[in-house]
Amino acid sequence: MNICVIGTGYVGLVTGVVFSDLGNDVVCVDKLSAKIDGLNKGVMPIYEPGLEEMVARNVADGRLQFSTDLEAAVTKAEVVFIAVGTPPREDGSTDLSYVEDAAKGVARALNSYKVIVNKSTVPVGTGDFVRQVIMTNRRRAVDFDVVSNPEFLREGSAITDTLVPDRIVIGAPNRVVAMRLLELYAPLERPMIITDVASAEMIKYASNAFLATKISFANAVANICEEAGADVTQVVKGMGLDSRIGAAFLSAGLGYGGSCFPKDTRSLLHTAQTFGYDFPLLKATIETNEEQPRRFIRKIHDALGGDDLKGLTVGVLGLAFKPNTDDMREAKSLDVITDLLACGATVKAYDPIAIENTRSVFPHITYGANAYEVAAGADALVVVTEWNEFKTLNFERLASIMNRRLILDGRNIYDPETVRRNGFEYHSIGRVTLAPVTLPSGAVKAAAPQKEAVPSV
Ligand SMILES: NC(=O)C1=CN([C@@H]2O[C@H](COP(=O)(O)OP(=O)(O)OC[C@H]3O[C@@H](n4cnc5c(N)ncnc54)[C@H](O)[C@@H]3O)[C@@H](O)[C@H]2O)C=CC1
Ligand SMILES: O=C(O)[C@H]1O[C@H](OP(=O)(O)OP(=O)(O)OC[C@H]2O[C@@H](n3ccc(=O)[nH]c3=O)[C@H](O)[C@@H]2O)[C@H](O)[C@@H](O)[C@@H]1O
Repeated sequence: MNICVIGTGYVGLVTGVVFSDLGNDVVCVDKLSAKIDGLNKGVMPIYEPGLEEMVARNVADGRLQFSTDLEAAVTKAEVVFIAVGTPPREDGSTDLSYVEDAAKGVARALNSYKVIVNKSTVPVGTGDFVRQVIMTNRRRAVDFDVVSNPEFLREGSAITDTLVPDRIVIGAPNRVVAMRLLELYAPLERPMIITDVASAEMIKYASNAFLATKISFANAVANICEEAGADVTQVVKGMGLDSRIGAAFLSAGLGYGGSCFPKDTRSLLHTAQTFGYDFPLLKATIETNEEQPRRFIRKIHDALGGDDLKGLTVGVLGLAFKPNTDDMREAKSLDVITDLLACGATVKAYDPIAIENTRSVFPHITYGANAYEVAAGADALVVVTEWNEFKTLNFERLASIMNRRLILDGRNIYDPETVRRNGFEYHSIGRVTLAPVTLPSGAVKAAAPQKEAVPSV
C-alpha cells in the first residue's frame, strides 16, 4: 500500500518505519526541512534504540522516503496518517492547530479516494473536525474517510510497542473503511478492536488517564506508608499480584512526566468539564502528581538542614523524564534542579544520554561524565531517573568520594538496608528512613554535613 505519514516525531517516524518494514511504500513528511535533511543523511531526530538501523534498512530497500513535499506524498498515497503534535494550551485544552494545518494540506492535495487516519492523540470529536476541515478546503469533490487509530507506544521501547502492541484500536465510520486499516495491520497478528471514531478517541485518553491514576494512587499510598512505617515497594508488589490490579505502573516515585501523561490528563479533564462533568478522580490524579516532586524537594531540604543550600553541592543522577530516552519534556529533574539552584546549591548532574538536551535549560550547572564524577565532593546524591547503571553503583567508592554520605532516592532503586550498611543516610519514597550504620572511624570519609563558607559574589 502507498502510505503518507505527516509528522516525523516519535509517532510519525516509528509508524512510518514499521509500515515500510511490513512491505508498504511510505513517505514520511515534515515541515521542518532540517529534520528531513537529517533523516535523509541517516540522523535520527530522537533517541530510540534500534530506530536508526531499521530506518537505514528500509531506506536502502527503497520503501521508505523522507520529504517536505506534503502535496506530492499525499497525492500518491492511499492512506494518510496524521501524526503531528497536539500540545496543551494554558487552560489544559488541546492545541489542534497542527492537526488543522495537516488536514488543510491533505485537502489541497486530495486527488483520489483516501483514508485519513488520525494517529495524533486528539480529543473526542476531532475526527469530525478533521472531516470538516478537509470538506471545506478540498479543491475537488473527491471522497475520503477519517479514521481514528490512536497510538500506545512508549518512548524507549517504541519499535517493540508498535510491532507487538497489546491491541490495535481502529475507530472507523463503517466496516469497509475499518477493513482497509485491518488489512494494513494484519501482518502484526495482534488483537484489534473496531469501534466508532469517538470511542477510539476516548480509548486513548481513558487509557493514559487510567495509567496516570495508577501511578498517582501508588504515590498516595507511598505517602501514607512513610508515616505508618510500611514499605510501598512491598505494598504494591502485594497489590500487583492480584490479576485484577496488575503490577504495571504502580511504582511510586517522583510522579509521572514526559510529553503525554501530564498533557493528556489535563486535556481529558478539560474535555470532561466542557461536557459539564468535573471529574474529581482525575483532578486528584493530577494534584497528587504535582505534589509528589514538591514532597521530595522538601525531603532534600530537611536532610540538608533547611532552605538555604548555599555552599552545598548536590549531585543529580538522571535528567530525562524516564530511562532510555533523552526526552526532557516535563522531566522531574527540571523541578528538582530549579529548586536547588534557587536555594543556592551548586548542582552537578549526569544522565547517560539527556545531557545535551538539558544544557540549554541549565547552562550553568556542571555536567559529569558519569555518576562518580557527580558524586565527588557532593553533600548529597539525588536519584531522579532510574537508569540501570545507577542501580549498580559501588557504595564504598561513593562513600570515599562524597563530602557527606547522603542519598535521596526519588525512584526507590536501592535496598535501604544495603545503603545503610554502607554508612549512608538514605531517604526514598514510601519507605521508612533508617539511621545509617556507624562505620569504624577511618573506614570512609567523614559523614558529618560540612557547610562551606558562602562564597562572596
Ligand atoms: N511521543 C510519544 O511517545 C507518543 C505521542 N503520541 C501522540 O502522537 C502525537 C505526535 O507526538 P510526537 O511524535 O511526540 O510529536 P512531535 O511534536 O515530536 O513531532 C511532530 C512533528 O510533526 C511535524 N509537523 C507539525 N505540523 C506539520 C505539518 N502540517 N506538516 C508536516 N509536519 C508537521 C513537526 O514539525 C514535528 O516534527 C501527539 O498527539 C502525541 O500526543 C501518542 C503516543 C506516544
Ligand atoms: O500517549 C503517549 O504518549 C504514551 O504515554 C506513555 O508513554 P511514555 O510517556 O513514553 O512513558 P511511560 O513509560 O508510560 O512513563 C510515563 C511517566 O510515568 C512514570 N511512571 C511510570 C510507571 C510507574 O510505575 N511509575 C511512574 O512514575 C515514568 O517515570 C514517566 O515519567 C504510555 O505508557 C504510552 O502507552 C502512551 O502511548
